[in-house]
Amino acid sequence: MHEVLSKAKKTAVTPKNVLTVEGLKAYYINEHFGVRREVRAVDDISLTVQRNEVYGIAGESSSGKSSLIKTLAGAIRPPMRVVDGSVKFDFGGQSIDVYGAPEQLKPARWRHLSYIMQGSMNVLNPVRRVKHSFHDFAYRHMGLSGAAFWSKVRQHLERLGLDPDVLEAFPHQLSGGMRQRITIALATVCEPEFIIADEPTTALDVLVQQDVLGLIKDVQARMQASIIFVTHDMSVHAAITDRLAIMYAGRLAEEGATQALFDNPQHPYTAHLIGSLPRIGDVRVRKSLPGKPPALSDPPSGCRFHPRCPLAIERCSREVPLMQPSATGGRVACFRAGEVVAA
Ligand SMILES: Nc1ncnc2c1ncn2[C@@H]1O[C@H](COP(=O)(O)OP(=O)(O)OP(=O)(O)O)[C@@H](O)[C@H]1O
Repeated sequence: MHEVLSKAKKTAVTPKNVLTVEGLKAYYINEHFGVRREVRAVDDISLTVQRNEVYGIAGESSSGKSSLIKTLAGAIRPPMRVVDGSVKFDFGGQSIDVYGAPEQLKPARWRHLSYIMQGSMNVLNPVRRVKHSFHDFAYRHMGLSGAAFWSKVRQHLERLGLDPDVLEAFPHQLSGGMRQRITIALATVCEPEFIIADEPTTALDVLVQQDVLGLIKDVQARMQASIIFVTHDMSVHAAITDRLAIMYAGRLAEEGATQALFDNPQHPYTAHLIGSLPRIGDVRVRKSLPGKPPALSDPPSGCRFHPRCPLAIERCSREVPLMQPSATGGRVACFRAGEVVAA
């Protein structure tokens, strides 16, 4: 009875937002011969991620996706610096203020928070068997004796459809898809509440990609974990995410439920990203956007998208549009939201 009550209590106090990001600014700051150069890769971003939610981040290359999630994971190194804002996790009562109290983060890594980096297949040491990677990364976080630890690892691999014999293999003996599956097994063996994944499937061919996406979704559903999933590939977002944020030049352009965003984009850049997806039977020639993404060391005034935007008006070059509630229940940073026509 007590157990039931304490479980109910625990559920009742579990906060909805596992991650709360407020006004986050993280810049690459270099100084050469007294000249300071700032690349504003993450510029005033606020967002929340809830428990049991897959939150996607999309945007073209160099829009700041990797910089943002490195900052969220507390994995930044000079010349990158957080210059303002906060990143806070709340794991059912255990709070972590990533930049206010950085010492709180280390014990939470792997146990509560795991980060699958771009090219993370490389975390597997090429000259050591896979089992050594599991030992190095997970053993001390799981608090289990040797035999119990290996039994848990083998069970976990089996649940993910992997033969536990892969533990004896060297990474070079395995295919790219297999190495990526093992990396996911490694990142999830401690059953973290929060997983941050940066382009985990981009290097894989389409069939293997689908398989690995299915695996990530299964693991997430089984553990009721939250995931931030970064990729420039909108079709992957359509397949896997619950909510989606669109990044442009270091800022959020739009955020909303993935389906609503695909059905009714509120920002012209979102409409462009969705419109450029190939569709079976549609033979129209896709229009590309004029111009190039801006240099983040010297971004355009006002809305950073305005030099490329088909709907830009004079105001857009003067004033920075802030994220406001959108007509479809999300948020959008555009003075002309609502006038966007989906392609
Ligand atoms: N070490 C660094 N020093 C200075 N600028 C950097 C550094 N690393 C990245 N940048 C710049 O920060 C900006 C954002 O890069 P980031 O890698 O976060 O983008 P991205 O959206 O993840 O791109 P991709 O999809 O190609 O990985 C880019 O303009 C990039 O040139």
